[in-house]
Amino acid sequence: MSRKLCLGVIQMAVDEQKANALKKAVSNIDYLSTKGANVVVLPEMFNCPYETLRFPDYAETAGGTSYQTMAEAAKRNGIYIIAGSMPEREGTKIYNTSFIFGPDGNCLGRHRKMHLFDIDIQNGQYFMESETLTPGNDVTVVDTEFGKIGVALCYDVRFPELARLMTEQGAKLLIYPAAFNMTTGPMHWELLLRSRAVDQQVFTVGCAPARQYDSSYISYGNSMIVSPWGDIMGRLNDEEGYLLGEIDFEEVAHVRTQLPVITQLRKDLYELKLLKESL
Ligand SMILES: NC(=O)CCC(=O)C(=O)O
Repeated sequence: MSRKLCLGVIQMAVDEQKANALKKAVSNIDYLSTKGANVVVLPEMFNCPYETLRFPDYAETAGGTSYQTMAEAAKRNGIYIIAGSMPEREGTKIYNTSFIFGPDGNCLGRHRKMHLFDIDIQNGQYFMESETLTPGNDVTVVDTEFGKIGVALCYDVRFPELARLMTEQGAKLLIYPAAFNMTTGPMHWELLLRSRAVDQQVFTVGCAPARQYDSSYISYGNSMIVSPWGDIMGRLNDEEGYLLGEIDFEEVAHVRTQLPVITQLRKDLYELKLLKESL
């Protein structure tokens, strides 16, 4: 019998001053820990404005200040932290990276955004992450005392293949730190999170920055937690705030027993294969 997990989702506004962003993230983490959260999630690029040309200035290597601050917050509170994402520098490359820390402060895993957000919507959102970022190649699933958690970033949610690969590695909760925008957010954000929950029969979570109309990229907000049935268990609007949700991994088995699509996959006819990792 697995223990239930209390999940905290932080929807915070971007602060251009990295030190302020870190301070705000830590005070929210500390607070949600006092409320009983075992796992806390931050938004995509929580320590940096979401602007491609500024990623190089804000980038840090693994082990840098932002990484250390998150590791210490995890250890001090004895909780897991999915540290949203931050620009990570390695050599000449910059990745959009989510570091995942365990209750002892150790880094359990790292997801480098696999699908870069390069879109150009007529009369709508334009964004080219590939101007400054390099995509990652690894599927990220971490083991916790509650069960396995898959982590991917924002635009990655549009790729059911990645959700399937995480699910095949045993993940029962898929967490997407994200920053959808005012063009695609109202159209697709809820639809995608609920679709991934229903097609993989897992919990899904989207954690976004709060909406700021004076920034060059306006986040849709609307952080949410979705059950394996596709129900929205909790949802924020556009402002700063937090969600606390109870995740019972037993519910995944309960749904899959009644509606056994995962076992009904025709693996004799088709398969999804991971061709390479860690290029
Ligand atoms: N930060 C992102 O990857 C945004 C993804 C997004 O808005 C979308 O429509 O997809």
